[in-house]
Amino acid sequence: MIEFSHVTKDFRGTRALDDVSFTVAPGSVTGFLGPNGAGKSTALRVLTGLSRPASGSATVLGRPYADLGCPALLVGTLLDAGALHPGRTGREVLTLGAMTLGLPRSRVDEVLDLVGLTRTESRRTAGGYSLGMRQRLGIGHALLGRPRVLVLDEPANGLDPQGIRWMRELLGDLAASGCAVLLSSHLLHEVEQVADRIVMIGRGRVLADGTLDELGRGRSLEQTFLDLTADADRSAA
Ligand SMILES: Nc1ncnc2c1ncn2[C@@H]1O[C@H](COP(=O)(O)OP(=O)(O)OP(=O)(O)O)[C@@H](O)[C@H]1O
Repeated sequence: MIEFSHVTKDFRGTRALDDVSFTVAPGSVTGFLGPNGAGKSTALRVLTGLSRPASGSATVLGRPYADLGCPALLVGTLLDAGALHPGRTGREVLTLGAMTLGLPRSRVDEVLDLVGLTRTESRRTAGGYSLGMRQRLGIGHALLGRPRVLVLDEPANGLDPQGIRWMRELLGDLAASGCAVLLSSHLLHEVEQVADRIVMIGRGRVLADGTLDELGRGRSLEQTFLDLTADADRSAA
């Protein structure tokens, strides 16, 4: 379970998050949508303890991320697939992660199979990976500890059509097994396929929070997105 409660965050005069409150329940995929600069990454950074809110609180499984003890066993995160060490092989990245979490090395091969990286690919350095391969490796790293909560920032970027279908099925399976998934993305069609709830933000404020049916009322997710963000821009003008 993820809970944002009245979170506000400023950067030198810019209000990046403005009284943001929403929850993500176990067994669900929540799509976290908003235009460029809306505050999605900032919210995910606050959630994972990388950034401190000016006020309000963000908790995972009832506690701030930093108080979780060994958070990566409970919360899988992929915030920047480009942040992988370019000189390490995919296998080394996962092995180091597994060792840090006290997991058996056999978990590395399980995760490679789960994310569809071959043994040959796993022996290449991550610096030579395509964006899609980096995303798969980053998702694998997030899943090492079999977390109950998954926080993914733009995980579908760079994935080919097979990769996108794979991710859709993976997230659906994880939610079906009780995982709470928060997924930020600009790929509205994909989010429409995989998410059962949507939280939309614009200019740091929650614009909508509900199921696709509740938000759309017959409109596509894209049209709902365009309508709500245009309304937010008009109110701010
Ligand atoms: N480190 C920072 N210093 C100053 N301003 C920042 C910083 N990080 C984010 N911001 C500002 O906060 C606001 C929200 O940015 P954020 O990156 O969270 O948006 P986003 O919804 O993730 O955007 P995108 O879809 O483009 O990734 C923007 O106005 C951005 O310029």
